[in-house]
Amino acid sequence: MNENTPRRNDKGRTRNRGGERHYSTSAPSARRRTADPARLVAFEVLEAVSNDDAYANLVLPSRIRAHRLDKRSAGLATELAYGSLRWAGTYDLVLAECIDRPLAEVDSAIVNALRLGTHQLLNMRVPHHAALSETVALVRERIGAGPSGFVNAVLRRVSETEAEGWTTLLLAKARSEAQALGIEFAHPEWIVRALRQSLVIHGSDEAQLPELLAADNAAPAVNLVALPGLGSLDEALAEGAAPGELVADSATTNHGDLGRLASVREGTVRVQDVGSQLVARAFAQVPVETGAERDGRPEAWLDACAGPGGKAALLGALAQERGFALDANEPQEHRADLVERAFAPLDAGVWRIRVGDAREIGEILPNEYDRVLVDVPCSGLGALRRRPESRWRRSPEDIAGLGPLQREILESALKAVRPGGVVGYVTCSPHPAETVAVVDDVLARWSEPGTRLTRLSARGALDAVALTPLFEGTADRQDAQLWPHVHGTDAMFLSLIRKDPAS
Ligand SMILES: C[S@@+](CC[C@H](N)C(=O)[O-])C[C@H]1O[C@@H](n2cnc3c(N)ncnc32)[C@H](O)[C@@H]1O
Repeated sequence: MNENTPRRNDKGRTRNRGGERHYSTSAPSARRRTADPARLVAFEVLEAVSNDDAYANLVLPSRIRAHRLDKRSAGLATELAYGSLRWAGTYDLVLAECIDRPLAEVDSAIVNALRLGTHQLLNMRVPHHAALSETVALVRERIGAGPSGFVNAVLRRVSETEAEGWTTLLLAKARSEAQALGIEFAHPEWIVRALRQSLVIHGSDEAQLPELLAADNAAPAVNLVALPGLGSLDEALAEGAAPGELVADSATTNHGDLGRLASVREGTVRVQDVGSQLVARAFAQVPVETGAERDGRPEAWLDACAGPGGKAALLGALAQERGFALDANEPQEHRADLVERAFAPLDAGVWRIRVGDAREIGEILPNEYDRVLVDVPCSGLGALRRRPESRWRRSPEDIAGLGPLQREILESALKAVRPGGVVGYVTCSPHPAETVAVVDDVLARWSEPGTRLTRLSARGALDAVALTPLFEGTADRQDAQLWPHVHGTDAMFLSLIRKDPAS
């Protein structure tokens, strides 16, 4: 293991084991004058995230290409950028202890450089003198000679205390257990509270919370799906992917360059979280009572929030296998284009794309579909593993702001489904305000004449398509919450609701 290779502990943190405690003794002229390209890339990613609201996972690859980093430097840049973004909230508390004015008054580029330096000092196996001199060189080159002295002084103060010492010091100041867990595992307090509430609501022991928070800090494996009837995993398996253990036609890979696989290029094998695969298959397979089978009529399916097309591609393939048809709705043109691209391997007659608002479909096409999937716009708190910056960017107001839209989309879907048909309500968020609260509210105020709503066992439906049981002992509960620390998936939520004729 080289000095820059991070090791992780049980909190998902990388650790500085045996990091050197001395500072550079080299003469100023021998110290690094130009910034290290890997650190420059990480700094540019942090800047794009703070200044342009960019997503780190989208910016990072283009920055790595622009600076022509080799594999090793690209790995270092990734760890530096993702780690600094993920731990930003905790690092800011450390920095606040080392600066005699509020951090909010410090230029944001300087704060980003300080976060990068702090990550190297407290969470990576970078020798302290290297962490300091590299960060100072970066600041001198990108921000200016003046701030480099300030950064040097602050990072020296950070380096005077070990990571464990900082944790102890910050925890002593925590006002609540949730805040303490947030400091220890790099989550905002409000998210810690929401996750705890969700565990409890879904019948899990809240003692799992540290494990869940740690799972959010670990990089997820890349999951593949071979579109049923269209794709084969043979090529991926030959390239070292391992067969998926949770769901059919899936594989897990650590292979960086998936574009090398012809099956991925042609779209018959796709990258998709196992949680998404499971909910799409459970939705497609749960029995409906619309009489389609009895009447020999092909089922009509709708994916009402389809962009960018991950679940729609899998649903389209499943529909094609059974001679059914899938409509995909998406209001944003460019995302609708991505859905169309995802449908490329399918027969043309199987799918149609509608560019529009799902809230209108219930009125325009009442009782039209046998199955409607609503994978509603949500906070994405279930995918924190993939988006290191999002936990600090999101706020409770976002959740409140999404609530009316989520309710209206679900209501519209329930109008668009035929009596006997099923609506799948899905979020990539475990926040109870986006999951059970939405379904509870919509069911409570349902008033379509001649119909009533029945919540089905989504857990049972998921277990029916899973290769190993997911909800042993609790499969009779209605709504299903998948968890990264239990299932190794994103924290997807699924509720299945059938619209029955009122008898
Ligand atoms: C969580 S994403 C769906 C992900 C998708 N199902 C997949 O698996 O790739 C939510 C989608 O809903 C779309 N959306 C936003 N407002 C909408 C609305 N009023 N009606 C329908 N879709 C909407 C967003 O543009 C976004 O593409």
